[in-house]
Amino acid sequence: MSKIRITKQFSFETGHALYGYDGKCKNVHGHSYRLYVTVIGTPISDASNVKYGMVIDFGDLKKIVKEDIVDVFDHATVFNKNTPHVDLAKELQARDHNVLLVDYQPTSEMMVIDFAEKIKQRLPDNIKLHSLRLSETASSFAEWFASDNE
Ligand SMILES: Nc1nc2c(c(=O)[nH]1)N=C([C@H](O)[C@H](O)COP(=O)(O)OP(=O)(O)OP(=O)(O)O)CN2
Ligand SMILES: [Zn+2]
Repeated sequence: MSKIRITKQFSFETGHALYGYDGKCKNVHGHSYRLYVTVIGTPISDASNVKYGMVIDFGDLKKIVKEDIVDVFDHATVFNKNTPHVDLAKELQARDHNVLLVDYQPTSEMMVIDFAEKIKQRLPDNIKLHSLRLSETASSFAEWFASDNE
C-alpha cells in the first residue's frame, strides 16, 4: 500500500515580542498564525476498521493539535522566560492575562520546533509527522521537515 501524506490546517491568534531584536517586532504585537500539519502513513486496509481508508482520521489529528497547540496558544501572549520580559509577563498574569512563558525566542522558527516536538509525542506509532508550516503573516512562514532533522 502506498504511503500518503495528509494535511490539516489550523489557525490561532497569538501575541509575542522578540526581546533584543533590532526591529519593530521587539514590541508586543500579534499575528493570525496559520499552522499546516502534514503526517504520513499507510491508509488502513482492513475494511472492517471504522477508519478504513484513512491514514489518520482528520478529527483525531485535530484533537491532538487543538489540545496541545491551538487551545494553549490562542489568545495568549508568548514571552521568552529567559529575558527581562518575564517581569512584564508576571505583571500581566497577575492581571489575569493569558501569558505563555517559553524557554526560547518566540520566532516562527522556534515555535515550529516546539510544535513539532509536541505533535510527535502524541501521534500513534504508525503515523509519522512529515512536516509543519507555520505562517506568521501573509508573506512569512517557517517550515519543519522530519527529513531535515533525522
Ligand atoms: N526569521 C524571522 N524573522 C522575523 C520573525 C521570525 O519569526 N523569523 N518575526 C518577525 C516579527 O515577529 C514579525 O513577524 C514581522 O515579520 P515581517 O514578515 O517582517 O512582517 P511585516 O509585516 O513587516 O512584513 P511585510 O513584508 O510587510 O509582509 C520579524 N522577523
Ligand atoms: Zn511577530
